[in-house]
Amino acid sequence: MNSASLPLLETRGLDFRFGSRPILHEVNLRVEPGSIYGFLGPNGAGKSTTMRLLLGLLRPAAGSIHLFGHDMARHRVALLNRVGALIENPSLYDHLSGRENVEATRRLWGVPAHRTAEVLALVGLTDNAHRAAREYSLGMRQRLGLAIALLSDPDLLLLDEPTNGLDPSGIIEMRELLTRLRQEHGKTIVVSSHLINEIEKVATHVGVIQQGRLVFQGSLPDLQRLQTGRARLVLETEDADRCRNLLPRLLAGATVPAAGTLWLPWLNKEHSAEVAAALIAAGQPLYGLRLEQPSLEDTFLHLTEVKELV
Ligand SMILES: Nc1ncnc2c1ncn2[C@@H]1O[C@H](COP(=O)(O)OP(=O)(O)OP(=O)(O)O)[C@@H](O)[C@H]1O
Repeated sequence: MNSASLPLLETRGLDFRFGSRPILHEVNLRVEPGSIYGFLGPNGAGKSTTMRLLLGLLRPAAGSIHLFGHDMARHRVALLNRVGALIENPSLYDHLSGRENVEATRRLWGVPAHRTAEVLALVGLTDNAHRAAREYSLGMRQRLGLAIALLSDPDLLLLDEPTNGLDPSGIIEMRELLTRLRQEHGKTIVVSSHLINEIEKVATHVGVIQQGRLVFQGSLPDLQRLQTGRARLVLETEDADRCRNLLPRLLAGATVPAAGTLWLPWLNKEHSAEVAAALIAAGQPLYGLRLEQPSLEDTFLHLTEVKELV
């Protein structure tokens, strides 16, 4: 294995409990360098808890966290120096200007003075840096929080629901900012959300967590392939059960959601034509035939619902 394929962040068998209540089960995250990893899950799935573990704010019950190839349990302070975080809403001094807010943390951390102007420019707040934080929109506050997280020029950013509560333009600005941070500044970013539609526009990779278990992890194209794999051929006829009896081989995998409807896993268009021709040859009417492709959101919901049954 060459170094390029080593994950920048990895968790191995991460378990966590609040008191006796299990929250995370064997979570194995794998975040590649230079990726935007969308960490998706419904409310209460365990995203914030995972983020807090990654930042050393909580201690795992079992398992380990590896940052930049090193075990966090042994090198916590040195490793976390290379991580910037935005967890929910940033805590800002409302009466201070945007610039003063950045300056306050910069001095505390002993970061060189020129970084203040740099990070404000990076998040697009230069022109508003003189205004009091209390006058900022929620989107501007989030970007100011991100500016502060960027002060130490971290390699990895951990952002917990950074677009929560933002209006559409704030969401777009945040999305563009994350893309720029990855493409132009080489940052690796883990960003959590409960909205697949938002994540698919920005992420290169996706991890889906449900009730404390990782139920999917892969590239965005992997998730899209999974979606295509769930496509189905829908046939409208008169008597679906009769069709199944007449064509047992072709319709072996069919389900009958309604008396006149057949669902078949989608294979290809030649297969659709073959099924249609066979139905007609068997004397059955064909009122309609279509390909039904689930949305990425359907696939995400499917992933998160399936595990609930286990
Ligand atoms: N301090 C706590 N004590 C006990 N249980 C907690 C505590 N904090 C969170 N939990 C529980 O842990 C589980 C995971 O919560 P977590 O906040 O990590 O989920 P999440 O995916 O981030 O969802 P959300 O977006 O709603 O915050 C939830 O069932 C929650 O009720």
